Amino acid sequence: MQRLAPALREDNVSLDLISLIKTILAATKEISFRVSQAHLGGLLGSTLDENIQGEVQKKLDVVANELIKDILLESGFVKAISSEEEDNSVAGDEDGKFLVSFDPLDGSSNIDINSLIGTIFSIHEAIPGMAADDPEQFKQAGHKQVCAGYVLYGPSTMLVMTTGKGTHFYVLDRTHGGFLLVERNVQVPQDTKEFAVNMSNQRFWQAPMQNYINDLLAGDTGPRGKNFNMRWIAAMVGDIHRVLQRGGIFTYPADSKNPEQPYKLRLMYEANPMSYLIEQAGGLAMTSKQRIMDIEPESIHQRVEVIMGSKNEVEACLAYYQ
Ligand SMILES: O=P(O)(O)OC[C@H]1O[C@](O)(COP(=O)(O)O)[C@@H](O)[C@@H]1O
Ligand SMILES: [Mg+2]
Ligand SMILES: [Mg+2]
Repeated sequence: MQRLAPALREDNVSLDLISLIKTILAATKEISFRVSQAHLGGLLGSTLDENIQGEVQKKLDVVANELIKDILLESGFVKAISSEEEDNSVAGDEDGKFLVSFDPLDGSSNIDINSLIGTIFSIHEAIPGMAADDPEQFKQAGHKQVCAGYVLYGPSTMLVMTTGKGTHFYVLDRTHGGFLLVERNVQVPQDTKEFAVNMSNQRFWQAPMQNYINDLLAGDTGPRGKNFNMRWIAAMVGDIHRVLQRGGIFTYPADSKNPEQPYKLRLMYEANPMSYLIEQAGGLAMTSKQRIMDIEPESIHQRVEVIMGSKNEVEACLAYYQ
């Protein structure tokens, strides 16, 4: 099995970007270890703090954030970072070539139940002439990402990453301490019989999503003429990993639970990187109105509606909005 760096060189990834990716992965290897020892090391449970989004921070959210932030800011490769757990973007090296956005731990509610969690990251090129402490530089659409990926802390620690030459799977080999390529050019099946949505929000959705899901639930006696299965891991990394492996549609639609906040998932460090991975694997990643990666970001913690996965199923869902 091929090691990470040669696999990236085969995709003509620049040495600078390879170095940055290896830096991020060094932090995720440490997070993988801390996650495995969290119960023994007193790292389960919450801190007394909230992040800027009003969510209680788990101890592991904070530890993971510090590990990634410190290693990136010391690396010299990075001009600035933005993170779910940081109120504002944080300046790095003025000469740094890249901007990194990340969700240090996705699926935080799974931490204390020893269930799936992961780290999501998105890399853009820094804009020459803009200062490292200028938050405006993060306002770049998802189609300008040069790399996106996640590390899933599951039974195996897996890296799923794209640099624009397909989406590839790697597994952390603990015998030598590096990631090995296990599957190149993963393809999301175009059709599916599986959907992922938090059904407890059903009464708060808009009519098109209510109608779409009702038709899936009607199974082979309904207009879709086939039975659908449902899965919900409550960690986007886990749900998207399943979709990449065997197809499916994943959605976090608009809801009216809190009218101030119609969407849940964050554009910069959840929706955009996952969209890049899904599109590079032949899937579709949309809101009900447009391609996610074409959204021009307005702020680093912006939230967005998400409908992604198997191409034909995403199109079937979007038809309900027309
Ligand atoms: O609480 P719900 O509705 O199940 O939401 C689950 C969703 O929230 C998230 O956990 C949000 O991510 P964080 O854990 O990083 O805040 C997604 O990963 C997941 O898809
Ligand atoms: Mg998240
Ligand atoms: Mg998180």
